[in-house]
Amino acid sequence: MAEFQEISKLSALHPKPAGLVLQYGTSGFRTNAKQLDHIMFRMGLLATVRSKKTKATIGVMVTASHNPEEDNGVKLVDPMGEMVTQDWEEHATQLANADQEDLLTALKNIIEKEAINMSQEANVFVGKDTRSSSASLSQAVLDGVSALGGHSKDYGLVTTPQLHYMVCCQNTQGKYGEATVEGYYTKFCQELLLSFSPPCHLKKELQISLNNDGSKGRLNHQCGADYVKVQQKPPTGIKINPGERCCSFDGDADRIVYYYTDSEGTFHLLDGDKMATLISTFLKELLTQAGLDLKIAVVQTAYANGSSTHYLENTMKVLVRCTKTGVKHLHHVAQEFDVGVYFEANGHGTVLFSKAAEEKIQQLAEDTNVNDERKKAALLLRNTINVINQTVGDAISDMLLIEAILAIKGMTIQQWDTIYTDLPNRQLKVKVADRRVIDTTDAERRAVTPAGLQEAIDNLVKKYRQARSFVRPSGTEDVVRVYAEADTQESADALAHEVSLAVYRLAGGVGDEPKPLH
Ligand SMILES: CC(=O)N[C@H]1[C@@H](OP(=O)(O)O)O[C@H](CO)[C@@H](O)[C@@H]1O
Ligand SMILES: [Mg+2]
Repeated sequence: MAEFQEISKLSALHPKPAGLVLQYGTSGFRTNAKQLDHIMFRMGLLATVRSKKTKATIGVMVTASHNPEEDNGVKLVDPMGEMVTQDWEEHATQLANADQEDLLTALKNIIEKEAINMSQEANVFVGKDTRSSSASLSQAVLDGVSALGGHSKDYGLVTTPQLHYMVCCQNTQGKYGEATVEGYYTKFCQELLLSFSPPCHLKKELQISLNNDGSKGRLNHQCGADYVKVQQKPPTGIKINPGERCCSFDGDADRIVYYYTDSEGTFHLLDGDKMATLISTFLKELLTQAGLDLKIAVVQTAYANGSSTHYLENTMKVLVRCTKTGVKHLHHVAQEFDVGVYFEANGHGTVLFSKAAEEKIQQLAEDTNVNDERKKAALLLRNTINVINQTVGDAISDMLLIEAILAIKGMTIQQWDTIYTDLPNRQLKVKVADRRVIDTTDAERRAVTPAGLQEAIDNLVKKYRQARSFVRPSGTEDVVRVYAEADTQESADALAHEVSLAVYRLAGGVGDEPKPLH
């Protein structure tokens, strides 16, 4: 076939470095940008085939999110704006790792296995982040698409959630919104203040001062949501007045954390768990006021602070579910409920409403026979549906929803912060020769291999009060992540260090032994 000849010719321009093996990880492929050209070309091919299979537009986002500036990466977006399905992640890994001369065979295998009709038209939307490597890498994706005769639209610089939104709009014939950057801002920003105004008389203005807009400096370097969350301190070089509400996004704006410093200069972080709590409490109250019997749940990962889970389950009486790390897992579980609020502790999350829930809320909002209280609650629920990006966690739309909730409740960031107190915690990374030696179970809360590791962790945890710790191989970096929490920061730090040592000794640590934090 003509397109296969074209692939042979073009793929030679995007050669695979010998011996390089990469896996479609927690959120696509990620590594140093210099090693990714062939991956991008191949993901252009795969997205085109996926588009033929689904008879819909597929998205390809070029970004390495919170990773250092010199890294890059790519993730695929499925027709409804969700992450690509797991079986296609496997196809992606196979295609990415095929030797140059086996590329066509690997592609044909996928085409055969998925019974793809190659005469079907294909459409691929491509977006990229501000990394300097992103321009040529997204061009490699476009080359892959055109090698298979697919149509592409290059959105250029967009956030990851914007690309998810575009794909969803395109495949729902504009019902979700208009598939343009302007359409996105109209849906999530302009209409937010307008739509919350009638029932709540919100001020139609939100003043924001923007720092690190990408025009200078290195992306994520000593700033960004991940830095603020993991280091538990504000971005370097930003002046913050006491009590001022601040937030940080990550490199592709699908994560957000809030923070402030108090009059003593102490830093306070309001992470994904605090956002999940604020949003789910708000929605639960509205559902009660509206008299709607809809099942609401919060989905978290093992990284959720123990205090948040305790507060949600015991004080708020909200159902809490724990899943593996990675938004795709949380999204999936959230879909099981009428209202599924999901957030990773690092600030990645959104709210999903089932079709049935949306219809019931809509009906009540339009019902002329209900009392004012129920009506107002139904309107607020409907407005929340309108302003939240249900395709994926979205820093911009999450921020606007949080701002609306704080304004509606007349709440300051300090008041929000005191809903519950985080248990002191610490996250560390350990370098090992092969992180795959660690296998986990129970939503990554227990290590099955290597032998003796979980027992060692259990024994260490017993030494501290209110303590919890777990380890898992990262899906985005070549490290093992260690998490610990306990009643004091000293204990959390000591526990995290001791567990790091156990990982280093039992899971093949490389380099120097982890040093104590103090
Ligand atoms: C502890 C942590 O924050 N892990 C992050 C990180 O995954 P790892 O598999 O832990 O590297 O990147 C993912 C993609 O952005 C994000 O979904 C996840 O929450
Ligand atoms: Mg991100």
